[in-house]
Amino acid sequence: MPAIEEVDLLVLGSGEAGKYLAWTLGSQGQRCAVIERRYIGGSCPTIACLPSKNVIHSAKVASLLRRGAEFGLPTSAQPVDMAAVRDRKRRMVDGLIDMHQQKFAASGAELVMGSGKFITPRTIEVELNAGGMRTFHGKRVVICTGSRARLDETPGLRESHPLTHIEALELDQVPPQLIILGGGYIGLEFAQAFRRLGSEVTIIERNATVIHREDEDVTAAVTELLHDEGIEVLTNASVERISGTSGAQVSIETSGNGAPRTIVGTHLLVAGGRTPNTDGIGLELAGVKLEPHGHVRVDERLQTTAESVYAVGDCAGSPHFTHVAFDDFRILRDNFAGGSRVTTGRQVPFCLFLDPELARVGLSEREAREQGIAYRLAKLPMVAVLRTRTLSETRGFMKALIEPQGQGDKILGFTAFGPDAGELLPAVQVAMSAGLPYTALREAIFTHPTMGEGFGPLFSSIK
Ligand SMILES: Cc1cc2nc3c(=O)[nH]c(=O)nc-3n(C[C@H](O)[C@H](O)[C@H](O)COP(=O)(O)OP(=O)(O)OC[C@H]3O[C@@H](n4cnc5c(N)ncnc54)[C@H](O)[C@@H]3O)c2cc1C
Ligand SMILES: NC(=O)c1ccc[n+]([C@@H]2O[C@H](COP(=O)([O-])OP(=O)(O)OC[C@H]3O[C@@H](n4cnc5c(N)ncnc54)[C@H](O)[C@@H]3O)[C@@H](O)[C@H]2O)c1
Repeated sequence: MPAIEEVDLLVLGSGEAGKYLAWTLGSQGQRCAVIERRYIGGSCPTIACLPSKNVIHSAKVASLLRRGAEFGLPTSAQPVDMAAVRDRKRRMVDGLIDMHQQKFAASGAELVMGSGKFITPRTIEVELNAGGMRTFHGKRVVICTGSRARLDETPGLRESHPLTHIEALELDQVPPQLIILGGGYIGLEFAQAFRRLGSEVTIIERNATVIHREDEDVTAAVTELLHDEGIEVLTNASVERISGTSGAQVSIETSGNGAPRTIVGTHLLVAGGRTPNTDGIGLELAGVKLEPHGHVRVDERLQTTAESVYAVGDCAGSPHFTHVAFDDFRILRDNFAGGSRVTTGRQVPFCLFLDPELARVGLSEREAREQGIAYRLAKLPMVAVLRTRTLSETRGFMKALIEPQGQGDKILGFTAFGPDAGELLPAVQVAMSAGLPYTALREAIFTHPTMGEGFGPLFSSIK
């Protein structure tokens, strides 16, 4: 066995929280090592958030070109050059990887390329990608191994070699007929993008609606958008069996929601949730216990069941968003410096990058009802926000939940489905964090004509 190298901070997986922690402590002179088997900087910049948004933007351009006549411009009927779409994405990812390597170099944190697994508490053995082994022992160890696409035990699924988001983002040809298993975040973002790039798309979702945890008016509006884009949506559908191979021909037998059906397509994309990368990394040798679904068991300070071992991001069961993983970094950074920061009660905003976007922070109506929380509702159709008319994008609405009359005027939740909805969240989030009454947003002067101008009429609708 090679000599054990001692470090102050040892990070397994170079995802969001782990890399920021290593860069921060490395810059302060601590000895830090980050072990990464493949994706420098983790999924977000290489195979998940940023590359998917890059391709989604190409799809938006394609849809605008198709709508050219509406804007007085030549309409393009040219098929999409998927290899060029992919190459634009690859250039962006290459640039991001360079940026990450520079940050490692500047901070002094060492990036060790190889697969790591625990061999004793706080000791990780690395099988180096370049050959050979190294072994590290950390005063503190952070597990940041992320998650991967979940493949369930549906007969024929594994044998069909389905695409995950990773392969789908590397396609150099538009799939003629794309079947997507799962109507959640990945399913919907990829469905609209590939439809706009030229695929026939079918979404199969086992629940009664897509993004089934959202409010009824939200799922109805999103379903209408999908239909208008020409996407077939099968809900309440159980997949019984899959035959064939993705990339050639796949055939999916479904039951539920009426008569059994067979859906045939050329490609299959799985988007049915995530599995944490916590198997096969020796956690049992490290004293690190798991939750029933395989996430690392952590407390609200992200401390695992082993002393001085922490877990962050997807593998720790934090809500699966890069901005939440970044907050996990801030929690450990501050707590290592003697602070007392916790995950409990933090705001978890999200933006689903459909076009138009769906964004929410705080309570939905469904959650308020389930938790027995009373509220006043403000709701405004997007067509009333004049900015949407300048864009010819008037679909959608925004709504806010406000404390009941007599109990206060604080904002409990905000949802927007419309152009740049994600950009509307920060103003509401700051108002919520600061405990401001909704009237602060109602009375502010927002620039005309911007989307934020909608806050005036939205909150004026509260009696
Ligand atoms: C297609 C897609 C789109 C998304 N879009 C968004 C979005 O728009 N906005 C958003 O907020 N979130 C989005 N997410 C979610 C977001 O990407 C994740 O929540 C986030 O990347 C999780 O970060 P992490 O650090 O926990 O894990 P990761 O970023 O996955 O990092 C874990 C790293 O650990 C490495 N690793 C694992 N095991 C080992 C080992 N044994 N040895 C060495 N290295 C190892 C992996 O290679 C990986 O690089 C998206 C996810 C997907 C899949
Ligand atoms: N814009 C964003 O922030 C963004 C984008 C993409 C992904 N993400 C993150 O990544 C996570 C994973 O995304 P995801 O879309 O894989 O998961 P998800 O949990 O969002 O959706 C999965 C959906 O697939 C359905 N499903 C699962 N198995 C099925 C089956 N056999 N047949 C039919 N339907 C099935 C589920 O009912 C669910 O609705 C998300 O939860 C999110 O946190 C975020």
